[in-house]
Amino acid sequence: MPAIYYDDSSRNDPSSPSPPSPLPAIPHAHSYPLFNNTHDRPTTSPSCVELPALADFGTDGEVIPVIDFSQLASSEREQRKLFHAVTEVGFFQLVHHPITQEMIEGVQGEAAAFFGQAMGAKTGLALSNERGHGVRGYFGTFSENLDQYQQEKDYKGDIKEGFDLGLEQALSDLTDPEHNYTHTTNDAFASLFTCPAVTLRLLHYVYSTNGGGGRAGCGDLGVEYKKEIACGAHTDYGCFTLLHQDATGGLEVCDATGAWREVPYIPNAFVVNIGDMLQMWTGGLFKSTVHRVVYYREKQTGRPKDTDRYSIPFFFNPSPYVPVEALDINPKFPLGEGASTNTTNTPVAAQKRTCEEILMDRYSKAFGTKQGRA
Ligand SMILES: O=C(O)CCC(=O)C(=O)O
Ligand SMILES: [Fe+2]
Repeated sequence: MPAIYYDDSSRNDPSSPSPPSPLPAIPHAHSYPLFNNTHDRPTTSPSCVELPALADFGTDGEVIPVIDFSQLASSEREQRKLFHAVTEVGFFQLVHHPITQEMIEGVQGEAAAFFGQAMGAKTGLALSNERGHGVRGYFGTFSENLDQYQQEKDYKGDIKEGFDLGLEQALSDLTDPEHNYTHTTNDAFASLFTCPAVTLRLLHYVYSTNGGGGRAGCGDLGVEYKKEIACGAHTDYGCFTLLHQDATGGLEVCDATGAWREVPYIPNAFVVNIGDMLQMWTGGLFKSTVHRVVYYREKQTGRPKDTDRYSIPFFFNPSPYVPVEALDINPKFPLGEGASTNTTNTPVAAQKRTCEEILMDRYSKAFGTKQGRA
């Protein structure tokens, strides 16, 4: 049974990059090269990247734009707002979409039932990688480390446990037919997004307290966890992500000034964000933005301290074997005129890799090296 371990050996390696400056000095995602990791962080910002002014961060007074799905086909205003969201903010919330609250609650219930099982039952379905199908299975607390920029000292990894349903080429074949939610989601979104591959993930942030002074603890696991960071600061790997967070909240986005901005919980809304692959593919036109999850603040949410958090991300991508290279569609930075969005002076177009290679590279970095996957 392939156990998943978090490998923190590189963090103790003196040759690793020196720790970054403390929060909130984290640079915006735009100032990082694409597909970077903690070991090849840039020392300079790419000159071709323009950071949005704070005033541009949102419309209608919203920090994170709220887009009305039901208006998108007919309203130019909504379309403009969406364009602003994907090119300037990298994040938006989608409301009035066809996924019902009942379906969302159904999946949350399934997630709670799955994660509520004895550990043995969960590790019996441990994560494995099947070529062409991505990663499927369970991973435990601290297995994934999304603290991509090493913002956190002595970080053990994210406190979430998760279940990946793998990368499916056929949208209609995502899960068991009984799982109405994913099928309806596919039908609803397939008409809007023609992505051939989607990965559904269930996440459970283990917030059961063990007297850690109001901070998250993992008493059940015998590990005291005193960090307020539940999922480290990172950018997403793929094209774009649709995520349902629950009322616990805690998702935050890094704005152009380096300040963390809350993505407020809107009942039934999906949070949508652009990933690095789409940023690269659009020659930097679409923005992939740094985000993280913080342990919820009781005062803000009014929820009891030890309420666990369930989130349901869908990761949308092209087919695994599709080669991904930058397209010359960014009027600000046409390719060939210093358009590279990385700092290595390698033209973006020369970074041609398949979707699967890009995703697996990032995946294995986030999970460390001891997971026994190819
Ligand atoms: O759980 C969340 O709200 C965010 C998770 C996330 O950012 C991710 O899995 O990439
Ligand atoms: Fe993410």
